[in-house]
Amino acid sequence: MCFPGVEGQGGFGICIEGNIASGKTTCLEYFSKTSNLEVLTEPVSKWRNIQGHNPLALMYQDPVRWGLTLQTYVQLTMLDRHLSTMSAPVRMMERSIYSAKYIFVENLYRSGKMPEVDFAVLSEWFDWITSNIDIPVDLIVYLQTTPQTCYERLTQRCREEEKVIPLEYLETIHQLYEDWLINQMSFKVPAPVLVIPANHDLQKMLHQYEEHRGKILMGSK
Ligand SMILES: Nc1ncnc2c1ncn2[C@@H]1O[C@H](COP(=O)(O)OP(=O)(O)O)[C@@H](O)[C@H]1O
Ligand SMILES: O=c1ccn([C@H]2C[C@H](O)[C@@H](COP(=O)(O)O)O2)c(=O)[nH]1
Repeated sequence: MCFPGVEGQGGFGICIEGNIASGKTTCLEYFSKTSNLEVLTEPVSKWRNIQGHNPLALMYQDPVRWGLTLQTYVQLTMLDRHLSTMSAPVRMMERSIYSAKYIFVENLYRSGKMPEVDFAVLSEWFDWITSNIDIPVDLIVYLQTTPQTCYERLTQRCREEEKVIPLEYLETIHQLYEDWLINQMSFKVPAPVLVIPANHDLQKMLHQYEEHRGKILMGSK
């Protein structure tokens, strides 16, 4: 069984990856003004409110109890994003079903905050999805930051659920991203990776996005 995704629709799919508060949404906002390009942000509002419940907040309060709940829903909503019908020939989306598994589920498990049975259930779901469904990713853009920069931006953004996040959490997420996308020694990387240094101020970042516009969108031509 194989279901067609964006590739089946003849489109070009770009995933913007990076640590929490690295600037992914800001990057997407910038590119959203480009014609013939659609932007899909992470479905965070769904993770904060499913039928009146807030699995994101619950996970930060008690990851052992709620990690599986959140990550099951993240996996579903990311799959839904990947498979949704394209409204333009190029799609730029925030994160992916891959980073949900390789970064966030992996972190919960390795840190002892996800019971082995929960990890096994999520892993079997993930393996089934990725071997039976075509998840279309043509390019990964990695916004590479230091954990300290993300900590400052996260503090400034002040999302209620994330007030409990310490710098050490961002350091761990950072290392998982580096091992996956830079050192390429942890998990299979599903597409070529373009690394953009992202510690700079907003003006310099927008300048860099303009410089990289060709490289990012080139593959779509
Ligand atoms: N280059 C930058 N310099 C300073 N602040 C930034 C920069 N990019 C984004 N921000 C701010 O940092 C916070 C997190 O950015 P955001 O784009 O929401 O990150 P992400 O989507 O990766 O979590 C927001 O308050 C945003 O306005
Ligand atoms: O699989 C996932 C993906 C994201 N999260 C958390 C991390 C953040 O608190 C929010 C959204 O991330 P941003 O980087 O600000 O977009 O969701 C998670 O726990 N699991």
